[in-house]
Amino acid sequence: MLTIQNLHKAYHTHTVLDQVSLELPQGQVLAVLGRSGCGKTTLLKALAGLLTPDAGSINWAGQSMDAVPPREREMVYLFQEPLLFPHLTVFENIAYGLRVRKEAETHVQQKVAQMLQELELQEHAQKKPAQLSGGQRQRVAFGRAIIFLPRVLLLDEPFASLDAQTRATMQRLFLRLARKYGITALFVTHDVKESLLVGDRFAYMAAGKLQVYTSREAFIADPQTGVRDELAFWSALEQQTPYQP
Ligand SMILES: Nc1ncnc2c1ncn2[C@@H]1O[C@H](COP(=O)(O)OP(=O)(O)OP(=O)(O)O)[C@@H](O)[C@H]1O
Repeated sequence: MLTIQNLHKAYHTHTVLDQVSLELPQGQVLAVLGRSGCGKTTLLKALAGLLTPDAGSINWAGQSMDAVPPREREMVYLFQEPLLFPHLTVFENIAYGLRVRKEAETHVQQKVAQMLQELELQEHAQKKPAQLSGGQRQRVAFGRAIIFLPRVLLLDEPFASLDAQTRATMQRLFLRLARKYGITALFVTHDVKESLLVGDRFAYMAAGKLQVYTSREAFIADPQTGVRDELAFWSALEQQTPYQP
């Protein structure tokens, strides 16, 4: 269980995280919907240990993460633009975390080969990141992040820069692997449909405040999320009836 209590962060007089609290059981995905600038990235960075909050606490399985350095936290941040080692091959990029942990080389070979298969990247194993498309690079980054089963995966609009078709493929891949590996994740997005697709639980962020919902229905029903309105829009388009705003 990930437990966040009263997390607070301000830049001068500008409050960016305002008493953020949440509980997320292991193996669940929390979809966090919010507009640009509401504080989503700041929240993920605080969890990953990439910035220090002014107040509040972060716990994993009852253990405080507050003083744990980023590398040992195992709360892995996946950026919109995948950060890969440009001089390493796809295989070496995915193997990186396992080799840092000094896992046996036979074990590394086996695990990476399996991950390449799951990501459908076998034929690209010996390529460098510059030889891949954006979607392929994001798959490598995803595989590298989940191969050593982090405590929490922090996804910051990971598929936002992909075309609609690649994005849908990645969303399905994420769902399949998240279930298979029992991944606990915060999935930040400004895309309503993506939030509904990936989330087991739902939250909405506005002006540094995080509203966590008790159910999917409560998330959809809250007018501030705009979810119901957007669903009505898509439904009208699909049925070719005039949209009533
Ligand atoms: N280092 C900083 N110094 C000052 N203000 C900052 C800093 N980092 C972020 N902010 C401000 O904090 C607010 C929240 O930023 P954050 O990056 O968390 O938003 P976001 O919800 O992730 O937005 P986006 O969807 O555009 O990435 C913004 O108003 C931003 O300008």
